[in-house]
Amino acid sequence: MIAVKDLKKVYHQANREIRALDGVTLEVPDDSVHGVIGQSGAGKSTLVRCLALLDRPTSGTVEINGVDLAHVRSSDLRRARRRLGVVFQHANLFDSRTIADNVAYPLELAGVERRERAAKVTELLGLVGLGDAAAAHPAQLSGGQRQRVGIARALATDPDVLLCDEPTSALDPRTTDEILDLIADIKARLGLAVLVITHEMHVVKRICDSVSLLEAGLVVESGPLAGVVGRLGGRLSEMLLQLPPAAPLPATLGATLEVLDTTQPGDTAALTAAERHFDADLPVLAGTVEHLDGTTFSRMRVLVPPSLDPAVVVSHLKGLGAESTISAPSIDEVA
Ligand SMILES: Nc1ncnc2c1ncn2[C@@H]1O[C@H](COP(=O)(O)OP(=O)(O)OP(=O)(O)O)[C@@H](O)[C@H]1O
Repeated sequence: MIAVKDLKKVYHQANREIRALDGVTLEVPDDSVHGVIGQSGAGKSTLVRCLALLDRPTSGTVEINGVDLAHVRSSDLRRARRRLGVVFQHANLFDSRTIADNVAYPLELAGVERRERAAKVTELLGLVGLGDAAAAHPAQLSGGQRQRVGIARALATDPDVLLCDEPTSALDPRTTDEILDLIADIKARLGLAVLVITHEMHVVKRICDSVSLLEAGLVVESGPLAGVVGRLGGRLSEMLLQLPPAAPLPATLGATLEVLDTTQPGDTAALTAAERHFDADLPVLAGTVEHLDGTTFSRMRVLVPPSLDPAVVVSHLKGLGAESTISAPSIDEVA
């Protein structure tokens, strides 16, 4: 379990205060993956550095299973770091060492004796699907395989939590999915609390149980995946269920609605039912469907013909279980 409370990191630069983290609070239970997403400059790297004990926070706590690691004495830092496995964007392997020796490195630092090290390395390489690559060197491996080595190395000291900093940003889409599935599999097998820093919505959708949006050093939205996606108009909902930008429509065509439908698809879907009720077409101008956490989310931009009052359609859709709002202004209103 990771519990971050009111974490602050202030940098001072030429008489200027930079509040890279301005009071971040979040929790990651065991056996779950929490995603932190944010744009460049939001504070993601600072958060990882503070959590990985590579940098000291200005204030706040970072508890791993109830023990605050943010304030351990410098002499205890190395031991405290063993409780955290860290996976970076690039595995940064030693080119001159074999794969087995790369994975063994943290065990050497921890003073684990040779035979125990060898057994642990064999177990870890098996866990990440590289059982037959022990004697190879990093240059002989693909990017995805190198990242598997990075994950095995992060797990070498039996950490309580796994921190992943943009773990798939340097990989192609197929390899990305393989690595994400491996992280999810390891989480389930070892019951780890996993925190993934990413700017990719795909990562959140594929493996995260919960997610936080970081902005200017603050968590501005957070919650279980299905909860944040189902919040019509929410920032995370819009990011995770993206629609293309709307071209303004002439007002004569009608009004547009943003609809979020979580009733299951099929002929009972709210939109189809509303079309029947009003005996009118409600054309979908843009739409996206995601299956997340056992729920199907359909976000649509829908045209309401001038013959219907959009507010009445909104209210009817609500009765059918779909949230909606009157959205884009028509071109006449813009003018
Ligand atoms: N060592 C430092 N000294 C001064 N300012 C810093 C330092 N490190 C980060 N910052 C500032 O803190 C803020 C957060 O930076 P950070 O690198 O954590 O963001 P990020 O979300 O990781 O961005 P990116 O995705 O581009 O890496 C930025 O305004 C950055 O300029």
